[in-house]
Amino acid sequence: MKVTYLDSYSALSEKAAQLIASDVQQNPALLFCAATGGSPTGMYAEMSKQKELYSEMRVIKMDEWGIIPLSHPDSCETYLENHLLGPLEITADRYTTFDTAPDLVETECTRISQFIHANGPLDICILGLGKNGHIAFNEPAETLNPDFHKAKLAESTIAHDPALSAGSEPAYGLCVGMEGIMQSKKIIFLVTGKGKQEAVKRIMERRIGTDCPASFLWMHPNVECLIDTSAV
Ligand SMILES: O=C(O)[C@H](O)[C@@H](O)[C@H](O)[C@H](O)COP(=O)(O)O
Repeated sequence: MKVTYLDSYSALSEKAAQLIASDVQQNPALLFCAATGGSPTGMYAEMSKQKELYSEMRVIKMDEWGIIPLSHPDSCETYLENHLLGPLEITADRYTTFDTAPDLVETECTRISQFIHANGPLDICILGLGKNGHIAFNEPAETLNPDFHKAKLAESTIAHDPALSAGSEPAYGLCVGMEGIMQSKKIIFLVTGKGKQEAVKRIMERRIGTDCPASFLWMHPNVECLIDTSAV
C-alpha cells in the first residue's frame, strides 16, 4: 500500500482525481466501482471539472443501504446520481446498479456477482474508511465474505444515518465483497473524516485481521492510500 499524506481535504480530492484521470486516459472504458459518503464527494467534484474524460467510463455502485428505497434522499443511488452520474453524464448503459428490497436481495446479489465475474476485475475501486475499520460494508467480524452479499451492519454504521434506524426491521446493506475489492486492478483508498483516528492507528500497525477489514489492503499490490492529515 502506497501511503500519501495530504494536508487538506481539497488536496486529497485533487490528488485522487488526478490518479483517476491518468488511468482513464489510458483506458477510457474502465470499470469504476463507486463508493459514496463524505470521503469521495470532493473527488467526484474534481472529476466533474474534466467530464470529457469520462465519456466511456463504466460505473458500478459499490454498496447500498437496505430498508430505504433507492429514491430516498439518503440512498447511495441518490448520492451517486447527484455527485457522479449526473455531473459526469454517465449514461444508463454504462451504469450498473442494484436494488435492495428484501424480496430482491438474493437475486440481486447473484446478478451482481455474475456481472463482476463476467466484466471484472474492477479497474478502479474507490474506498472510504469506516470508523470501525470497515471498507464498503465489509464490517469487522470473525470471517469476511468474498462475494457480493447482504451485509449485517455494525451499530456505528447504522448510526451514520438516522433513516436507517427508523424502520422496524434491522438495517442491512448490500455490497461488493472482499474478493471483488482485492481483485481490483487499482484501489484508491480515501482516508478522511472525523472520528477515524483509531482506525487509522490500527491500519498503520500493519497487522492483518478481520477485526479491521481495511488492514487487508496491505496485501493488495496497487493501493493508493491518501490520508487527509487535517481530518485524521
Ligand atoms: O459509503 C460507502 O459507500 C462505503 O461503503 C463506506 O464504507 C464509507 O466509505 C465509509 O463508511 C466512510 O464513510 P464517509 O466517507 O462518509 O466517512
